[in-house]
Amino acid sequence: MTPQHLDEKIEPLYQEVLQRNPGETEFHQAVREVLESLGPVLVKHPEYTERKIIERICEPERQIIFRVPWQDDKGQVQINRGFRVEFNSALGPYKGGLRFHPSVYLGIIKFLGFEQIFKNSLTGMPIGGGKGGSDFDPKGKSDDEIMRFCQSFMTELYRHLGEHTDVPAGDIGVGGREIGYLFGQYKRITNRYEAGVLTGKGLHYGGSLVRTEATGYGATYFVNEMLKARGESFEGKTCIVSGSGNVAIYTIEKIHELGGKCVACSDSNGVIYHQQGLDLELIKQLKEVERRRIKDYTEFHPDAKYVGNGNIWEIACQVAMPSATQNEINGNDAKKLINNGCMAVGEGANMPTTPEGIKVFLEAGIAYGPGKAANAGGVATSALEMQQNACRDSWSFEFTEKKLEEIMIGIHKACFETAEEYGYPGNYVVGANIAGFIKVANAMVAQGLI
Ligand SMILES: NC(=O)c1ccc[n+]([C@@H]2O[C@H](COP(=O)([O-])OP(=O)(O)OC[C@H]3O[C@@H](n4cnc5c(N)ncnc54)[C@H](O)[C@@H]3O)[C@@H](O)[C@H]2O)c1
Repeated sequence: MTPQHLDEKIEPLYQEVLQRNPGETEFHQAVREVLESLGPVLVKHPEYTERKIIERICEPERQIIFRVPWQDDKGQVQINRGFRVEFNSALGPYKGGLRFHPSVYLGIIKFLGFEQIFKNSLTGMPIGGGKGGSDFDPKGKSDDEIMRFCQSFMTELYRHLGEHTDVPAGDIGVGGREIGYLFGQYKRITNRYEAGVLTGKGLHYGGSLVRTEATGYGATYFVNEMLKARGESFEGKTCIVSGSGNVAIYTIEKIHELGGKCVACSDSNGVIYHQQGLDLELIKQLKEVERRRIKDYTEFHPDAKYVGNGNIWEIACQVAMPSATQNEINGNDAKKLINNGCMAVGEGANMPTTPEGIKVFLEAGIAYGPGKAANAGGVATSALEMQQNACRDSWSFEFTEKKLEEIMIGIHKACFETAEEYGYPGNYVVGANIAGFIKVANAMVAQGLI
């Protein structure tokens, strides 16, 4: 069902990636996962080998690392590190989010930027791949501190951005508030109201309806398509969603709309289990408005159970949608999910399943939708935001959501059909990697040796 090994022509290329990027384990993992799918592509396309497309695609076009000094509320000077990796612009301006989290280092940004190339290609929109962020920890910071940090971050980054050059968005730790501060500083420095330079903006200054919901809604549409392909639906299914941030919240919302029942979610401290179904309005209030911990859910629902440092994947479900962070499902977690009757996994988060976990899912033959396909609805809607900014228009919620749904159905179709064409029916990993890669590779061949 799956290659899970490197073709003999590709193995030396992977070894070179390891040597050239020492210590960047997440980047190695993301590269290996794509390269494992590409053996049969090189057989059909010898021009990719001649033009060294794989070697070029694994080397970012540009990597920017910078100092971000800022002052906290006590007047103390703080220093963080900022990153922007402009990975590949074959299909359009670099596009990808900014992550603010203490775990951020170059290897995390490069894994995210690398995946973004293929994800953006799958959307069918004209966007290249990039990613950025900082090791800044927004947890516990005041609004003023967040603003000062964002202003300092943008004071360096602005020179590398532009609506036709590089267009960042949000990711972990970067939501509407941060995008607002970043946009304000960009506008101030450049003296340009260039709405298309950032996406995820507020609705009153150039944002798009559905962008907030897009990644979660899109991931749920993708799982719905995988279920349909097996004659199934969300109706009556018990689901679990890890995380309780932007992606998790709107995944839960769409699951409920499609007739599923979501019984568990989490944050980095612990897990909430609520057998009768999660109270989403409460989660929105706790997380989006009051920025509290998920533990507080039990204050309002004493019949729910909170487990500090718990493992959400031990809870029985038919559909699991990891929506927190990378490598949150290991091989053992995957086995537990399968043994408890899980039939579909859709990744809202980026690379949430370890290679061992992926192997378990593929060998069990369940519907497994990898992040670069399943969570592409967020960046696709960012591209819709750019379209609206370019023609100074704003579309209705219904119109934009319809477009998102069509894009997700299209991504599912491309992955499904490509997997079949290359002899791995039902394997969305192979389908996503090959379909995403070929478009970028063809554009790189056409654009010459740059
Ligand atoms: N926001 C988007 O549009 C978008 C698009 C595609 C993919 N993603 C991916 O989705 C995932 C979630 O992003 P988000 O935008 O919802 O971020 P967010 O900051 O809104 O929420 C992140 C959630 O994950 C939890 N979390 C973070 N680190 C954790 C850890 N180490 N252990 C356990 N829980 C942890 C947090 O507590 C929070 O509930 C990330 O992998 C991100 O790259 C986001």
